[in-house]
Order: sequence, then structure tokens, then C-alpha cells
Amino acid sequence: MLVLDSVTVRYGDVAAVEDVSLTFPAQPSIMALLGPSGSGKSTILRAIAGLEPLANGRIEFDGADLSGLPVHRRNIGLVFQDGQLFPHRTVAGNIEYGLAIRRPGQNAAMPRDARRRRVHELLEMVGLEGYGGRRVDQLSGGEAQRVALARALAPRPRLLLLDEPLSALDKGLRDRLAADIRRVVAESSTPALVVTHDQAEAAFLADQIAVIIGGNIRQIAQPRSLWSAPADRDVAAFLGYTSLIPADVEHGVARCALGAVGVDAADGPAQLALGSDFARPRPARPDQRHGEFRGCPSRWAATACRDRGAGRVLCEGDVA
Ligand SMILES: Nc1ncnc2c1ncn2[C@@H]1O[C@H](COP(=O)(O)OP(=O)(O)OP(=O)(O)O)[C@@H](O)[C@H]1O
Repeated sequence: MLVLDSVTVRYGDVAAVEDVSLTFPAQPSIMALLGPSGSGKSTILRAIAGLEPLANGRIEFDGADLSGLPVHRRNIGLVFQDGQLFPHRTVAGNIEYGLAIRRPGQNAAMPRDARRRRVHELLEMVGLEGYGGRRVDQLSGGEAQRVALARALAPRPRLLLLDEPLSALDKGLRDRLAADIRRVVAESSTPALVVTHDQAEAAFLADQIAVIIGGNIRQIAQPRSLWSAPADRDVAAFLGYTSLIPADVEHGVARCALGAVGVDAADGPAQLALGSDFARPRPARPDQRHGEFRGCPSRWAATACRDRGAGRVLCEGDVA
């Protein structure tokens, strides 16, 4: 289990992330760190990897404090936006890189034959059989990212960190690689943290999403409950709910200036958050309740968002 406890990272006098706490169970699952540009996502990832020192707080893995442990001894795999492959090595040479050096807990580097087998296995896993002898400057962007993924997984890390791994790719490639990342993470039984600013990507890839705004984690939830219950109005706005209107909830019906809509909210004053259906990905919810705003010209989604400090929020209804 990965635990961040009140982590603060500063660049000079400025805190890029402040007092961030997060628990990620080390199962073969994916958590996305989702937030707008500059919100501190990459900084958190770099701190976990050991690439940024902590100004405050602790990072633990399975109960052991990681502070003081250098990057190469953390047993964490890293994939960056642009792959950062070694240009003078072949595809196989890149994947083999982490196997040819002695890892923490091992007495010696992996023997040559075992390395070859592992490289072959990984090429197969990422769909690049037969590419081992290629030069990396002869690869497409998507292929290069697959090699980066294979290289990161080769030494069987206990955690995989991916920083915007799809953002340099065009749409079709992105979708395919996203599906492959999910499959490879499951096959390799490696838990993964993925940084992204792309909501659709986070919703597709992740089992859980941590929303980061202004250097703070505002909400951690499964994709479907994130969109149906944003924790506060900043999160609602980031998720594409562009308007908030006051409403009163009574017996599962929110009444506002536009009419009434069915919600799963507790009775009392609330904010209805409205966003166009096109503006955001929305996971299907079998338990979704439907309501109706009479006279509303287009199809909107409504989420009741009761903004009470850290209080959790509410629910969603479709406006027909
Ligand atoms: N090396 C650095 N020196 C000074 N400030 C930095 C440095 N790296 C990042 N920052 C600042 O820290 C804040 C968080 O940056 P970070 O890269 O973690 O955000 P991000 O959410 O990953 O953004 P993006 O999605 O644009 O990559 C930003 O305000 C950024 O300008």
C-alpha cells in the first residue's frame, strides 16, 4: 500500500503541492491523478519516485518510509509523456536496461538468458513481437510508449508511475494504448498511478480518481461516483458542470428556478450543478434517477452539489 501523509513539496518559496494525503492500495489497480494544468500532479508523482525532496510529510510503501531511499532503490517503474528512451540502444536494449543491473534484494544482475526471455515476454505483452532489434528512432510515438512501458515493467516494480503517457499521441493511438495499459497493468499485477489532465482518459483508465486542484487533493472516488457527486463547486466546475443554481431538495426532488429534477440528495438547500452532456464523459449508472426540467431547451445533466466545506455531495439526474 502506498501512503502519502501530509506531503508538501516546494520549489523555492512556492508550495507546488501542500499537505497532500493519499492512500493507494497496492493491488493491480489504477489510480488517476486528475487535475488542471499546474495543479501539482507531476510533482506528486516525482516525489513518490524520489525525484523531488519533501518539504514536509511522509511517503510510505507497505509501511516502510521511502524518505532517504534513492530513486533506483525504490523499485518503482516510471513512464513519462515522451518515453525518454535511450537513443543509442535498440528496443530490446532499452527493455533490458533495468535487468542488467543488480536490483534491491538481489545478489546479482539477471543472467543473460533469463534477460532475453524476459524481454521477449514483455515485447509480447505490449504487442511488439519482433521489434527487439529495431532502433528506437525508427518507432512511431505509440510504439515508443509501448517500449517505455515494457522497460518500466521489466524489473517487476512494485508500483508503476505514468506521467501523461498518452498526451503526445493522436486520438486513435491514444485509445488503443489506453486499453493496452489497462490490460498490461492487470496482466503484470502491477498497481499503477497515472497522471492526466484528460477526464475521459482518467474515467477510462482508472479504478479510482484523485482530483487535484491548486496543489490539494479535493476528492478521491470511483469514476462513476465522482461525476455523480463532485465534492465541491471547484471539482464540479473542473468536471464540466458549468452552472450552479440554488435548489431545495425534498423527498428526492430538487426544485429550482428551472423546475424540478429527481436527485439522490438529502432534504434541504442544495446547489444543482448543470453541465452539457457533451461536455464530459459520464460512466453509465444503472441506478441513475431521471428527472425533468419543463421548458428546458436542451439535454442537460444535473448534479446536486451541496457545498458544505469538506462535506460530500450528492447525486445526479438526467434532465429529459
Ligand atoms: N522545477 C520547478 N521549479 C519551479 N516551479 C515548478 C517546477 N516544476 C513545477 N513547478 C510549478 O509547480 C506547480 C505544479 O506543477 P506540476 O508540473 O506538478 O503540475 P501539473 O499538474 O503536473 O501540470 P501539467 O498538467 O501542466 O503538467 C506549477 O505551478 C508549476 O509552475
